[in-house]
Amino acid sequence: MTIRVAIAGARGRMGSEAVKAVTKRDGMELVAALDYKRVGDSLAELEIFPPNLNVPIFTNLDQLIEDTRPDVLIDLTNPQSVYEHTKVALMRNVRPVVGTTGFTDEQLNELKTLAENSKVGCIIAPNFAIGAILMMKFAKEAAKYLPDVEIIELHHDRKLDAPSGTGLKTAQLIAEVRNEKKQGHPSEKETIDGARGADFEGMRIHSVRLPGLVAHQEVLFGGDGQLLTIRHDSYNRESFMGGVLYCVEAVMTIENLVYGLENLI
Ligand SMILES: NC(=O)C1=CN([C@@H]2O[C@H](COP(=O)(O)OP(=O)(O)OC[C@H]3O[C@@H](n4cnc5c(N)ncnc54)[C@H](O)[C@@H]3O)[C@@H](O)[C@H]2O)C=CC1
Ligand SMILES: O=C(O)C1=N[C@H](C(=O)O)C[C@H](O)C1
Repeated sequence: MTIRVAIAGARGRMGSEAVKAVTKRDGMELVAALDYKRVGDSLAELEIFPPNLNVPIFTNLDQLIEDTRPDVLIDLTNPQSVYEHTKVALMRNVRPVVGTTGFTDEQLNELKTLAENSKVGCIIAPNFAIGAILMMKFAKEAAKYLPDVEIIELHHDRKLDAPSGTGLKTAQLIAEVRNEKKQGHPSEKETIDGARGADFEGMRIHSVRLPGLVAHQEVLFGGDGQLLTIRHDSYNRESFMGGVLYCVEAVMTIENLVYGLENLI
């Protein structure tokens, strides 16, 4: 069976990479793109895509679903749009594979309920890179023994959300095994607001934004006389594509919402 795929955010940094990955993959057909129109109606009219790629671009998700009937919607847009896209897809029986970050806990819970009630598979993956998933798993394991931890996530300066979805997910996974603990000196005071980073159950998350970076993270664990550093680097956006394609296939086999690829591999 060929999986009919639509990509929201197809003109973006991740979306355009996903267009290439899906169109090259046997067993998948790219049937539509969702983004803002600027040049023409089909991806082929944009220089970045192959000239034979006759895939229509829509600006409205309902219309896209009506006209092209995708099985899966890959969302790589932004924190303002992703919740609505995922909700519309689930309500119309289209399986979302979501890489966009920046969901609130309430939004995640609502989507979980919607997916379960409608029995439509949905995967929300804050990071698709296998190395990043392993970094998160290893960090969770390490936190059982070394509960003093600080997360430093480093990204390109076009990123809209902070902390990153990966930084937040890492903190959530660590919190599953670590008793809440305020880090640093009990009487420490910030002389400049934010100096100690964001506070997640006493754990600190620091967000670095610089041109030249792609996506990087270090998880630092301190113990008596020792430091354990777990680091992952994505040097390009191809690093995420194996995970995107894996999720497109996996989402066809589930009937609920899975948050985080570590729950599938
Ligand atoms: N899960 C993962 O492994 C990864 C996730 N991301 C996430 O993916 C998202 C996209 O990242 P980038 O590609 O760097 O951003 P980008 O800004 O390059 O691309 C976003 C695209 O979405 C389009 N868009 C935004 N709102 C839209 C709407 N309502 N309807 C249609 N199109 C819309 C924009 O026009 C743009 O083309 C971010 O949330 C980022 O954090 C990025 C890399 C890896
Ligand atoms: O915006 C990005 O670029 C990335 N976003 C995701 C996140 O917020 O963790 C995944 C990856 O880090 C790249």
